[in-house]
Amino acid sequence: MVYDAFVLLSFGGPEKPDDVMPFLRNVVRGRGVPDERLAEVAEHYYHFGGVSPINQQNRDLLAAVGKDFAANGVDLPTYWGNRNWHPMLADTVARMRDDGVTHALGFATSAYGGYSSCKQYWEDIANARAKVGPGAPVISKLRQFWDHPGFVGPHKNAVRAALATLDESRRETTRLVFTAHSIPLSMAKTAGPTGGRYEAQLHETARLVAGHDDWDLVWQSRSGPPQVPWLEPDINDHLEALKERGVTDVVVSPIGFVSDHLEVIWDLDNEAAETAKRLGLGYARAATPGIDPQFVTMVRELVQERTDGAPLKRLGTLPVWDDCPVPCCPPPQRRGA
Ligand SMILES: CC1=C(CCC(=O)O)c2cc3nc(cc4[nH]c(cc5[nH]c(cc1n2)c(C)c5CCC(=O)O)c(CCC(=O)O)c4C)C(CCC(=O)O)=C3C
Ligand SMILES: [Fe+2]
Repeated sequence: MVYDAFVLLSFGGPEKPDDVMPFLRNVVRGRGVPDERLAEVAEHYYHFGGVSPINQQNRDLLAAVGKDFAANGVDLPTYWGNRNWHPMLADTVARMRDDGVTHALGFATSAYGGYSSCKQYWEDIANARAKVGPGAPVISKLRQFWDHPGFVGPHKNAVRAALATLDESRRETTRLVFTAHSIPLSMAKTAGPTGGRYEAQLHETARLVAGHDDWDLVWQSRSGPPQVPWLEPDINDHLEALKERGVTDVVVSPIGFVSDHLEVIWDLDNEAAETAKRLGLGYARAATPGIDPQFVTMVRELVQERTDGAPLKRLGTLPVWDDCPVPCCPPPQRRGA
């Protein structure tokens, strides 16, 4: 297979206050979510001036990846397109077609399997290509990377650095807590070709990052109506439970994420940090990979697996695959459908 471009696939986020509501309507399109619920979420964005950090983080990542490609003889032009906000993937695919691209490799900013984190990026690609029509380049999505050393390594270093900020005399009662985006139980059950893969991969990543088995994996950022069950416990409830068990300090490592976007700076640095403060728990939030050189190198290595048949770099043992087997990871039930 000959590839002639690289495209970064991401979620997208607003970059000014007027973007916020249209962005949120894009996120939940077709799902019958009332504007009042979106207005609540919008407040989190307004708290940061209506600017999500995610787009700038993707610009920084794309620049670092382009530099790394050039330094290592990977001769592919780089592009970037989002699911929910500009630059929208369909516009990017049109530009790629105009530039003569025929077959690109796509890197999605999510390490795990499941509908929201993987399958929906395949749908984004299909929708964008359908919108562009004849001549739209083929895009092959690069594999999930939950156990790649370039993803595990930065998280591991970040946990060590966060731990070092807490009182050493309380190590015995300091707890390591990993977090990831909660998803509906129905989505968790059907994640990956045989189901349950989102949680299984997160457990594997947590074990690899910690280097031992003495930690908790909990969930953050749940949304949706309260009668629909999502993965639990929520990080805030878990902090309460830890306090009751005699824990004095927590390191919170957001292994569910690749950069410090809004779910991290609001739900962890604001909400969970507040909860910890109220409970009198010492609290240190570990960094996400962002543009850590190991993570940037990983992106190139995933490309080289495809272009040069380079060996897969992996630390875990769960099965991995390139293209999603069909059918897997069905979309959630539409409300009112
Ligand atoms: C697994 C997962 C990831 C990680 C994988 C990945 O990174 O792809 C992720 C990332 C993100 N989620 C984000 C934002 C939002 N997610 C929402 C809603 C939802 N997320 C879900 C799951 C995930 N989400 C689900 C099952 C829903 C409900 C159904 C739906 O509506 O799809 C809503 C709707 C409002 C609400 O009800 O809360 C918003 C605004 C941002 C951008 C942050 C920024 O701006 O910096 C990012 C990176
Ligand atoms: Fe989300």
